[in-house]
Amino acid sequence: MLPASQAEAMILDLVQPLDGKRHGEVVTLLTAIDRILAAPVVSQLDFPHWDNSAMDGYAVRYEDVKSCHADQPIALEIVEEIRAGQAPKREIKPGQAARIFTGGVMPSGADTVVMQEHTKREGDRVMILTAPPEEKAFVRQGASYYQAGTPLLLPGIALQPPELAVLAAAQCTQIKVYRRPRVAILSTGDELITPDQPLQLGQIVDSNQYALAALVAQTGAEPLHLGIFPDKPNVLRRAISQAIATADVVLSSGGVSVGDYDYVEQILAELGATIHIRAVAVKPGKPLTFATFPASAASKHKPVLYFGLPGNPVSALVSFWRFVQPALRKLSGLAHSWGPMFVQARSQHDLKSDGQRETYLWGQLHLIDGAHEFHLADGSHSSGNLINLAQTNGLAVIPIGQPAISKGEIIRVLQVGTPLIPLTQTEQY
Ligand SMILES: Nc1nc2c(c(=O)[nH]1)N[C@H]1C(S)=C(S)[C@@H](COP(=O)(O)OP(=O)(O)OC[C@H]3O[C@@H](n4cnc5c(N)ncnc54)[C@H](O)[C@@H]3O)O[C@H]1N2
Ligand code: MOO
Ligand SMILES: [Mg+2]
Repeated sequence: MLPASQAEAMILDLVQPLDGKRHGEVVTLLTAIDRILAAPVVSQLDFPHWDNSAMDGYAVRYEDVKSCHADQPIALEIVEEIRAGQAPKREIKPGQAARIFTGGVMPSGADTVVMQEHTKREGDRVMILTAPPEEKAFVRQGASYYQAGTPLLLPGIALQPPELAVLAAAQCTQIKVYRRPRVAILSTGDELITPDQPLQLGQIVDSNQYALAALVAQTGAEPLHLGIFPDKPNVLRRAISQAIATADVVLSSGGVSVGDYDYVEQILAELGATIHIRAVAVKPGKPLTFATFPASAASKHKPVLYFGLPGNPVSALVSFWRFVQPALRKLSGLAHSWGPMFVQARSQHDLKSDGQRETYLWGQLHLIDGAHEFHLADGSHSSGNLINLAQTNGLAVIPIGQPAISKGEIIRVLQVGTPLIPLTQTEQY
């Protein structure tokens, strides 16, 4: 059994990210959220595009106002009004000023803006009432935020609202992103039924299909629902062989332990896969099969990754969070932050394990007054109990050889699911 960190490193090492040139697609600004940028973005525009005013006030020549004083206001002749969106028409000469509004283009000749509150208007004249402004005050200088032709956004970043604002401002309306990795999901087991079928004694609903498909979509990949396959080697071989021909990654659940009807590993070997991992020293999630199929014309010249996840519902989810999600992030073209994301938290409960495998106990992670707290889920921590997995957003890690952790100790917690909402101590109760 491989230690978890070694398994993670081995998997990430074998993941070849999608290629921006061959595996890109173009999306629009309205559909680009969360997509991964596949090519650098360079703008031919400066930011700001031109010198403009940061205030409602008067555009003046610094030379004219540098000696003004509260007791000795300076009067300037107003020769023009410049609203945002209007091009100035006049040059400001000595003794002159332009009325200007926030965002208005600075007229030539003027280099400084005096805010309206420091002035008094008298007909066509403006009196500057205060101490002199600083030279170039309240002027947003053209190209001071960004110079045309230099890199604006680098490939490999996930497009979030700030990046979409940048792209819109740069008039990039067609955006090259990596296509979503295609992830085939298949459930194995004679006992499995779909949620709408009547339950007979011994049967179990295929919950993994739904959890895994949602996790895949949440990671930005495209889930391909292949459905349920019985523990029949011929049927399963055909299903796996079709899955590897259509997907970048295949996730199966079940059939990876030592039972007489656990066929996945044998089929992978028959189909020519290289099996890299058979078991990992984690609980839940020990029987994890990780294999790769060599690149072929059918796989668009990319190796196909195969994760044979354990069938137990909690084991399947934990294996996904711990090993599959980082691999999908790397594959998707993301340049960094593949995870997994561990935080330090104070345990609110005594925690126990058998000390043999790195153990993940599920529960809730709260961020209270800036510090993380871990609350263990009530009830059984059997890998077959998915009921108390609801509302999980953290997995407490109990290291190998440290079977007991006391309430109040600081532990490592794998953060999963949606980001934490900070609470204050009073809000918590
Ligand atoms: N003698 C041993 N037995 C087992 C070992 C072992 O080391 N020696 N390992 C145990 C561990 S740990 C796990 S985890 C499971 C993994 O089993 P498999 O991956 O082979 O999965 P199955 O046997 O097919 O099913 C296990 C369990 O999960 C339920 N299941 C399967 N698929 C689904 C699904 N899609 N949705 C919901 N539930 C599912 C299935 O009905 C079984 O109850 O092996 C232990 N055994
Ligand atoms: O590893 Mo199994 O995943 O303990 O239930
Ligand atoms: Mg089994």
